[in-house]
Amino acid sequence: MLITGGGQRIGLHCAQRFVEDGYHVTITCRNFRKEWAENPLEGIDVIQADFSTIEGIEEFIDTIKSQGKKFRAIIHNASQWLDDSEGYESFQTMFMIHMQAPYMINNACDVLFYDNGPADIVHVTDYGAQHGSGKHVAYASTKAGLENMTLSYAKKLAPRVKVNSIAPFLIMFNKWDSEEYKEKSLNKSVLGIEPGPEVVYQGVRYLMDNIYVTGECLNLDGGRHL
Ligand SMILES: NC(=O)C1=CN([C@@H]2O[C@H](COP(=O)(O)OP(=O)(O)OC[C@H]3O[C@@H](n4cnc5c(N)ncnc54)[C@H](OP(=O)(O)O)[C@@H]3O)[C@@H](O)[C@H]2O)C=CC1
Ligand SMILES: Nc1nc2c(c(=O)[nH]1)N=C([C@H](O)[C@@H](O)CO)CN2
Repeated sequence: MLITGGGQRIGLHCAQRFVEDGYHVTITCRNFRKEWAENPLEGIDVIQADFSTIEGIEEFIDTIKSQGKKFRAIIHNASQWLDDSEGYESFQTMFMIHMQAPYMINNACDVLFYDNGPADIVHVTDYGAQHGSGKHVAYASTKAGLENMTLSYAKKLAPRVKVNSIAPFLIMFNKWDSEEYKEKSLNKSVLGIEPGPEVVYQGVRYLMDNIYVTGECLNLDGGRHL
């Protein structure tokens, strides 16, 4: 398994769950965590990679090729959730991470998957890709671009590789979220819960294990759309 941005939160949870289920996992992160020196991530290789530049993406692709790594699936999880007050450069940054990196990695995928057997790409997008966002215009539009690439790569890589999206609404808060913000977010969906990262792992497993699903978007939104 390859999981980009797997050094924390949803990506790390999925990486550790895949290890529990018998997979070997490679994750990317920009910086190794200090705690990994004393408590290495069991069953998980870590590759340092920064997708904010083309050179950084190329360097990552060269690294995985040079290591001769082959994968069962590639999960494009890396992301920054920058709001529109963070300046115009943030659009470029999120374009690089949400679109340029998956584009370049997917275009190299012919040598990244096992030679035989099933192969999957999962793009982790966002509820906002289909619904927009008043405060995260750049974030939502770059996630929409990623979601559109699901359709293109599902056509381009079939039948060898299945390509799907997972579009979460609220999965897990950040430690800096206020109680007021949390309550407001919880009230936006009819189920009204913070489900936690396991629901994303369940979604990825469904998409990987189902041989007849490609070009689809699995919405994980607690009924936010209702
Ligand atoms: N949390 C939620 O409720 C929701 C999450 N999502 C989506 O789910 C996915 C996971 O969410 P979450 O775990 O909260 O994400 P986080 O924001 O916690 O982490 C995203 C990861 O992306 C990596 N990343 C950020 N910038 C770069 C970069 N320039 N180059 C390479 N990697 C980078 C970070 O790696 P590093 O270790 O280098 O910092 C980090 O580990 C994301 O795609 C997110 O958009 C969608 C809706 C809701
Ligand atoms: N890269 C990230 N993307 C998103 C995050 C996050 O923490 N990192 N969080 C959200 C919110 O949970 C939102 O869905 C509800 O408040 C969206 N994307």
